[in-house]
Amino acid sequence: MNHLDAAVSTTFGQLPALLLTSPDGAQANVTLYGAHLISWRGADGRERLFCSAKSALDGSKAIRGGVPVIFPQFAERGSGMRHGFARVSNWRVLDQGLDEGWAFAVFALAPSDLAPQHAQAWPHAFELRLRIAIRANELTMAFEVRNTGATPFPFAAALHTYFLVDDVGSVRILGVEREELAISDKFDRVYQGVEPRLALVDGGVVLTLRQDGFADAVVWNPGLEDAAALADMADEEYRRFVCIEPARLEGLALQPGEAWVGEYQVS
Ligand SMILES: O=P(O)(O)OC[C@H]1O[C@@H](O)[C@H](O)[C@@H](O)[C@@H]1O
Repeated sequence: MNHLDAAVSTTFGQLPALLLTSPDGAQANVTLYGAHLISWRGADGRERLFCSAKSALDGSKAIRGGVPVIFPQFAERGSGMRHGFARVSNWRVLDQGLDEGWAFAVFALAPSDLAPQHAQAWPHAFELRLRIAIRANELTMAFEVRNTGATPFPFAAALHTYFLVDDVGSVRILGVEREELAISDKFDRVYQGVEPRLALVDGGVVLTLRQDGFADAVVWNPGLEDAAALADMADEEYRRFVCIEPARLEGLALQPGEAWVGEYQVS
């Protein structure tokens, strides 16, 4: 396998995407809209990410599933658009290829890439970079926020990961609470200052989630009632995923010339 096969242009729905394939057979599909990882299969062939059958896939609305990139605002914690503009903007591919058996790609977003209304609503000079790499049954993501301007700005960031599960009612999440966490219905909780290593247990499958730079985590599932109210989710689909999101909900403003990096690893 050569470097050219490691990252191939494709589409997902109507969206341009990049398909990453590592020499050992792991695969990931990332749309340029949102630099959104929408599918990740390990070398074992198993899909790890949920994507709703009713998700918009034409750039009219954020994708419901995969790993939405949340920036510069988390949910409605601010006066800007819900969960920020990064997930609804078209990113550029900066780099792609193979690195010691890892298939990788780096995506970038700067103010000149934004729709005018987003650039006007958040008038800061910044550059975002998201590096996604896969090998064997492992995924790494590194999210960098750089202040390229002359004034500081505050921001929030998260990788809003929708993990595909057999049945949300039987999963256990370790590391966010004192006891293991089980979810039976609607659940939406923010954990500030979490352990850097969490685990998702889904029957016999255990995923280890490591985060560095992201101090917080959010666990979310809409439950039956809220899922039914979401136009881009089928009523029963809430059973097939749980969101565990490495997040930076608060923090010091980013100074001119400085960068913040959040790393995330799933294996
Ligand atoms: O529907 P959205 O904008 O993708 O948000 C989904 C959920 O995202 C989670 O991160 C929030 O904690 C929830 O409150 C929110 O409902």
